Amino acid sequence: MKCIEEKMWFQVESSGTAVTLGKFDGLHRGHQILLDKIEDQKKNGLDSMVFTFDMPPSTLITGRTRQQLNTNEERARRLERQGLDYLIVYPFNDQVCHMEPEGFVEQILCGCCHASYLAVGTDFRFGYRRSGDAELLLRLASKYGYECEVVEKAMDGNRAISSTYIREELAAGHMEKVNALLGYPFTVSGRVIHGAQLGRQWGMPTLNLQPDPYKQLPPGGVYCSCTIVDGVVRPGITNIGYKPTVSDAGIRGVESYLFDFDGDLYGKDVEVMLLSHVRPEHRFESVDLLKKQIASDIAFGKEYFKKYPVKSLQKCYEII
Ligand SMILES: Cc1cc2nc3c(=O)[nH]c(=O)nc-3n(C[C@H](O)[C@H](O)[C@H](O)COP(=O)(O)O)c2cc1C
Ligand SMILES: Nc1ncnc2c1ncn2[C@@H]1O[C@H](COP(=O)(O)OP(=O)(O)O)[C@@H](O)[C@H]1O
Repeated sequence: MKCIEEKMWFQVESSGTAVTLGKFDGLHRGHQILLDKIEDQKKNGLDSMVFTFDMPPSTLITGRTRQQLNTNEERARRLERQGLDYLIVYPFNDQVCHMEPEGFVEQILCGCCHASYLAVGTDFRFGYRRSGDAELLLRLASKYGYECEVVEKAMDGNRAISSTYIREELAAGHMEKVNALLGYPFTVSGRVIHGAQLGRQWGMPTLNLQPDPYKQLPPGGVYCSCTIVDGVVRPGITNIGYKPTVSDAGIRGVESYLFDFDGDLYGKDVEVMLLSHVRPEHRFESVDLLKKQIASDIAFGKEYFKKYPVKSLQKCYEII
């Protein structure tokens, strides 16, 4: 996958691209329909392209930074695994904000990206004051020589699947719902760092991650999880939180104990998939009580994986 970031003017090598545009936060089941459309255009000799901005447009306009379902790195990794040819992360500056919609189509989509095919959702907006929409893209198609498809939203019952909907479910800790809406397990990625080295002394070593500050996490607590280490999906149990029983540092971390695994993971990049909420994090009166509770969490987790074997998740990782 070629990634073109932060450049206002460029020329892709491809002579024709199939482009979908948007923020793609979460790369959920609705986004997947658009991605399938552009991948499908490979049969017509086009290269697939996702065109996105380097930050949520709402950030520049409102000055607020909202946490995201996936970090830009996570989004790029998933798109690359799906076989995308081009990822454009376009700068979202004042000049771009003030661009008239037709200028954007002519100069950027056609001029820089060589778009021959566009797929967008029904509510897609672009250009100055969001004045460009799907209808305009359809109207300009023959003038600029591209084909345009406007795709209906994927639904969950009578609610459209959206990043906002998934963020709400994530904030409530409904991992089964989140994962059903995403179409794959919600994943936190990061590099394994050193903790206080208490876990090993307790016979339960735990890998620690410091998640990206812009990554939205579910509520603190214990989750059945699978962790991808060197391409292998390993079942385990994860705590998200501050470890209030043993620490007053006030740093929120993600920490996983992998079942039936032994090995040195420090410095490795891993991905923790959160599958099911078990309980909230507590401050225990003693370390002994915490250890007893963790032993019972581990037993619960092992039972969970008897019901939901990891095999299906390995498959899911491979298609991510
Ligand atoms: C399944 C699981 C549940 C946990 N639950 C809690 C908890 O409720 N409260 C808490 O203070 N720490 C909790 N922890 C964090 C432990 O305090 C932590 O694993 C231990 O201090 C070892 O940390 P270390 O990796 O820094 O050595 C939990 C950890 C795991 C793996
Ligand atoms: N089953 C396992 N689950 C998680 N980490 C493991 C496991 N076996 C070995 N490890 C290794 O042990 C480290 C955790 O040991 P621990 O004593 O909890 O130290 P720390 O506090 O630095 O995380 C992990 O970072 C990893 O390298």
